[in-house]
Amino acid sequence: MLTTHLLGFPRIGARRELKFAQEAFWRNELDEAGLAAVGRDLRLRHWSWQREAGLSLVAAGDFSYYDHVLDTAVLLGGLPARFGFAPDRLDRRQYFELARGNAGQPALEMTKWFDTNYHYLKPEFDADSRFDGGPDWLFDEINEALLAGFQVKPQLVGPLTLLRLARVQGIEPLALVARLLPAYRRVLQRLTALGVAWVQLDEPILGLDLEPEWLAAFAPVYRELAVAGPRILLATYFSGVAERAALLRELPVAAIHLDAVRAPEQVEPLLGNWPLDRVLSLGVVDGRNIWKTNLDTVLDVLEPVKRRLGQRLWLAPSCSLLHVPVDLEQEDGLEAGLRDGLAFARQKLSELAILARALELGRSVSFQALEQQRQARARFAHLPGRQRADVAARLAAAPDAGRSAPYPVRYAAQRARLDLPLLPTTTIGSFPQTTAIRAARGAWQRGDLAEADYLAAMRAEIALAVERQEALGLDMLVHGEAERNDMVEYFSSQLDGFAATRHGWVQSYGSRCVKPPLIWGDVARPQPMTVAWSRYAQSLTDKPMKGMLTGPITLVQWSFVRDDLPRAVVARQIALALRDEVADLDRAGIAAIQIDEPAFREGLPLRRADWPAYLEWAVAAFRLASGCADPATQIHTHMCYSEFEDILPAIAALDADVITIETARSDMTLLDAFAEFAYPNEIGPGVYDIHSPRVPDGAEMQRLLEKALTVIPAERLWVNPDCGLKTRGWSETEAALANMVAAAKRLRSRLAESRQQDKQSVSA
Ligand SMILES: CN1c2c(nc(N)[nH]c2=O)NC[C@@H]1CNc1ccc(C(=O)N[C@@H](CCC(=O)N[C@@H](CCC(=O)N[C@@H](CCC(=O)O)C(=O)O)C(=O)O)C(=O)O)cc1
Ligand SMILES: N[C@@H](CCS)C(=O)O
Ligand SMILES: [Zn+2]
Repeated sequence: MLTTHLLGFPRIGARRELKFAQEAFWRNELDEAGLAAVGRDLRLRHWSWQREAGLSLVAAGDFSYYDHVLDTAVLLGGLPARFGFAPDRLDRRQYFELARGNAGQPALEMTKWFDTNYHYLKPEFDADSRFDGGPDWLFDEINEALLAGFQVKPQLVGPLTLLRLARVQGIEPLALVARLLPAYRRVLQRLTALGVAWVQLDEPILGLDLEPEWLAAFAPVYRELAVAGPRILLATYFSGVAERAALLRELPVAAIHLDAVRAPEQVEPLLGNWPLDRVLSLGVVDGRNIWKTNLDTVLDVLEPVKRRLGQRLWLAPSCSLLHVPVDLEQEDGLEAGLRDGLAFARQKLSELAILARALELGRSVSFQALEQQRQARARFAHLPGRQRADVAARLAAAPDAGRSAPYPVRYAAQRARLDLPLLPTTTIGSFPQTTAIRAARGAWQRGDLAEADYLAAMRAEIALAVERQEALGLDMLVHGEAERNDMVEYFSSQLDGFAATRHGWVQSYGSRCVKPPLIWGDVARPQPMTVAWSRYAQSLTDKPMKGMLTGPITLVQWSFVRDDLPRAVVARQIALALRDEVADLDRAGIAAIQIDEPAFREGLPLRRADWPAYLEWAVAAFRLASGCADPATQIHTHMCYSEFEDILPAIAALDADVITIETARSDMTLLDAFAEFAYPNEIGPGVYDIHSPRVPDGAEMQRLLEKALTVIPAERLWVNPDCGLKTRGWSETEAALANMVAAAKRLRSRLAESRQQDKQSVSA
């Protein structure tokens, strides 16, 4: 039978067992043995599922107690010296300190894994980095699999991807190759000694725009690695590598994996000259989405490839299944027609098995399985609500224009309406999502708390948040988002065309998970979503209350999006629904409305050549959502993960009146780019990092603001944290915001004084 395998399985567990074990361990309620037992159970369960589905090889090294990029660095012994840990004697608590920081050291920086909503930890390397080996955790896991009778294919982040993703200081990253390679070789030799036949090295950077020196590094690196160890499967994913055909041919690896879902067009050109001794692993089942595979179409592609390659064709999902929920079996709340369209990680394993059997023995032998899949997909395709004439008609008639007045006119109207001081202070939207809030929501969802009581509890939380903000002296308030489980899921539960799962959790980072909604049908807003909450919050204060919406790009990016329509069209449908909400908030007298777009940057395609098309529709969607606001209504947007120096023209084209961005961790350096580009509207650069419980002092924030004032005129500068405060506790939140408000006030009076002096010297 054809070889079937996978590039990784979700590690959190179908019921987030890993999350609960991690958090219990961090609270000292579970010991190391208890945590290890949960990990072992999860691995054995996932390996059993892979074997039951008929996969030839099961994945190892995909499990992680926090992050797999950190794990590869740890395995090699490449730890930052600042922690003072001995790599080969690293224990589990120290491992978590690398990931989460400790009293003396901040954590490794966390950043987005390519264009996904998964965050990895950036290894830190420098001129003194040594890679003399770390703990034996991976080898122990392999032994565990072998003892349980599984044929295992371990996986590691490949050396060039590891270097490219790391923070490397004081030395050219590629200069570290010579030190890294012996470490990788030692690992490969140990795998051989364990009897491992295949190892997977992930090199997804091959699908990025790479400088010539990085491309040139691949052949020598893999020549060195091919000699000593198991056969290497080099895995690429998330984008195509066809233009690197010559380089790939040269690599002395035994197998290459291609993502045939994201980049199906690469298969034919690469196949043209495929070396006779090499395996081609084709990723034909989508690892980034949850729709059932169209097996007929995939077989049409695979049959000729199988005729050419025979057993040298392997089948796999397109990338690791880390990005999809674990098991559809436990979703008992979904309507039948929708369920018919879905395959989660476990179901994707079965799809691979059907494909392999149909390829090997012919479609007629697999007739029943193929027919079942066909019928289920057809039922889903014809579900009422998939195509709506009213949505299509509205979309066709949608305006293209943005706001009705240019920014300078709006600026004057908004200042007159809002009566804000210079350097106005605000926050990004969420306040602590306390255990009490989540428990109340849990009880309401289980039917243990009446809806009226749940709503009253949330209103009380909002009143508390307003009271605390007034006491702190903030200038523009927020309602705190207590009523929202998640900024995406909350809107999805109120929009037609979206569906929520009950257990469809996907790891976002560490123990934090999200439940991405499914966008399965045409999107429309049946009724206002946030207006009552905003109106209530505004009724509690004389200060302006920001309305709070999640933007169209973020709703698309953090959901599982239907694959029968371009994302641009789905984003436009969502934008129209949000436009109605903006209009309703405007009518309700809400004077400022924030439309969050934290995923705007993440949505950028991996290759620069594809950027303009994305930016065009993404900007248009935001302008469609926000454009109907009255000129005197202030539109805010917020973006964290702010590596957007390259896309400032697009950010300016959004034409939000105010943008709040994450800048504290980078010491405001991003603002130089805003200044250089002469960004025209108002900016709130984050003055403190919300990712840690540490309370920054006022002087630190004042210094950052002074730095900001050197490039942004005071009239256009806002004062706010980097991002929302939902993961923080109230005590640290209040302390940090008090310092922030005090810093803003000090600077405000200093500015007023110096302006007074300037006036006096002019009149003298
Ligand atoms: C801003 N970020 C977000 C991203 N993606 C999103 N979709 N949303 C985001 O906010 N991406 C980038 C960043 C950083 N990422 C995250 C991701 C996740 C969290 C986080 O805190 N997640 C929570 C789960 C949040 C949630 O949905 N809560 C629900 C359900 C809570 C729950 O677990 N309930 C229990 C029952 C509780 C009880 O009965 O007592 C249960 O279902 O078993 C809610 O509030 O209702 C997490 O815990 O992982 C943060 C940043
Ligand atoms: N309004 C959201 C934005 C997060 S990116 C919040 O404050 O949590
Ligand atoms: Zn944010």
